[in-house]
Amino acid sequence: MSKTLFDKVWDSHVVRKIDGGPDVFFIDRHFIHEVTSPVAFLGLKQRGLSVLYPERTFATADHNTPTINQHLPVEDPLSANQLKALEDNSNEYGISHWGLGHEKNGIVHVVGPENGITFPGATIVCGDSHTSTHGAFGAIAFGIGTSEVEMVLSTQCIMQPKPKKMRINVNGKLGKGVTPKDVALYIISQLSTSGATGYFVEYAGDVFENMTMEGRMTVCNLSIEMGARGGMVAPDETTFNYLKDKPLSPKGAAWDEAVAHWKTLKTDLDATFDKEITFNAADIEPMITFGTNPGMGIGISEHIPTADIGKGNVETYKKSLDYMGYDEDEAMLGKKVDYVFLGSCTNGRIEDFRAFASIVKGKKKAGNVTAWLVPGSHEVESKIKEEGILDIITEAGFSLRQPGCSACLAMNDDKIPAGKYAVSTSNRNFEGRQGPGARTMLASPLVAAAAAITGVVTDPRDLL
Ligand SMILES: CC(C)[C@H](C(=O)O)[C@@H](O)C(=O)O
Ligand code: SF4
Repeated sequence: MSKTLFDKVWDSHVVRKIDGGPDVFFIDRHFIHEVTSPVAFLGLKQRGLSVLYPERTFATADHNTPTINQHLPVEDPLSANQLKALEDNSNEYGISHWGLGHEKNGIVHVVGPENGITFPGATIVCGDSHTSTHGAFGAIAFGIGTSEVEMVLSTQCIMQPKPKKMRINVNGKLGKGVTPKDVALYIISQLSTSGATGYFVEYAGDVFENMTMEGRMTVCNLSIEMGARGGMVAPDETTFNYLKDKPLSPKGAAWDEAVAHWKTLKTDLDATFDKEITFNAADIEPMITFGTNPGMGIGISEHIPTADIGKGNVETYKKSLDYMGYDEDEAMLGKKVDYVFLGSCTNGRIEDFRAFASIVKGKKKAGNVTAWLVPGSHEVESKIKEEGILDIITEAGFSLRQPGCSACLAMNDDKIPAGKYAVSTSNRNFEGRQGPGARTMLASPLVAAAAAITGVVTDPRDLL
C-alpha cells in the first residue's frame, strides 16, 4: 500500500495498536529543559520509577537562563531552582546535561540538530510546542505535556492517536529578500492559527526542496502556530550533507547504512493526504505581523486589513489592533520600532545572523532602537565570531548577548517594556508574550535588520 513519509515513520514506531484507542509508539529521542521537566521527575520519584533509556534523553537549559553574565549565579530564585533541578535530575538518572555555561548549551531546538541528535525517520518529543522544528529532517517531532514527559522517561513510549495528514506545496522561486520565515508567516496568514488543527503537515515543492536545513527548521518550527501537530520535510542530499560528521551522527559503515535507509523516507507517488494545499512562491513578499497572533501577518508593503476582511471575530480583531495601537487600513511601512530581537529557535541560527549582517554591514544602528541579538547556542555564537559577523555588527553599533530563549518568551530579564514596539524574529506575538504590555511584530531577520538600521518598519529589499 502506498504510504506518505509520515505513515512510514509513524508505522515503523508503533509498539502496540489499541482497538479504538491511541497507538502506543516508541520514542527515539527525548529532549528536556528546565521548565517542563521538574514535575515529571517528581512524578517518577513518587512512583519509584526509573528512567528506562537515559541515553535517549538530552537535557539543556534555555528558557530562563540570563543572556548576559552567564558566569554569575542566576539571581531569580524560581529560575535558579528549575536550573538546579534539571542538573540534579540529569545527574541522578544518568542523562546528558548541557547546563548554563556548558560549551554545547543553547536552545533545545537549536542544539539537537547541530549535534546530530535529530535524524531522519526518528520520533522525537519534548515538553515544548516548538519541537516541530526537528521535522525539518524528516522526523516525526512534536511537543508533549509534563505527564507525557514522565511517561517517556519511564517507558520510552507514548500513546497518541494518529493525526490526519496534510501536504502544503509551495512551488516556484522566492523573490529577493523573501526568506523561509516569510514563507511560514505567509502560509499561516492564509490558513489562520487553526487552519491545520488535527493535522500533521508535510511541506513539499520547489521552495522546500531548494531550502537549506536551517530554513526548513524555521518553517517546521512555525507549523505549530497554525495548529498543526507538527510539520516535516522529506530528507534529501541537503539533509545528509548537514548531518554528515555531526558529533552524534553515525560514522563509517553505519553512516552509509543510515543514508541508504533515509533515502527511502519519502512519500510514495500515489499516496494520498486528507488535505492538500498549493501556493505560489511568487505571491510571497517579506512578511510582518500587525496583530496579536501569528496568523495576523501581511506583506510588508500592504495595509492592515479592515475588520470586515480581517480573519475571525470582528470584536477580537479590533481588540487586537487596540492592543497594538494600530488602526485598520494603516500602512505597516514607516511604523515606529523601539526594540529589535534577533534570536529564538525560529531564527537564532547562523544563517539568521548572516542575513542580519548582510543588511547592517557598513551602516549604523538607529538611535531610537534597542537591539538584542541572541544566538541560539554557543556553537552559533562561536560561528558569529569566526565568520567576522561580530565585527560587522559591532562596527554598526550592535552588541551580542549569550545564548538562550531570551525575549522570545521573556522568562528571564529580557522583557520588552509595556507599550513598546518590537520587531522580533521569534514565533509568537501574543499579548504580553515578550513582557507585560509589549507589542510584537513578527518578521524575518532581514526585516529585523532593516528596522534596526532605520528605526521604523522598512522593506529590506530597499537595503539589499
Ligand atoms: C515553556 C514551554 C512549555 C513553551 C512551549 O511549549 O512552547 C515555550 O517554549 C514557548 O515557546 O512558549
Ligand atoms: S526560543 Fe521561544 S519558542 Fe523556542 S523553545 Fe524557547 S521560548 Fe519556546
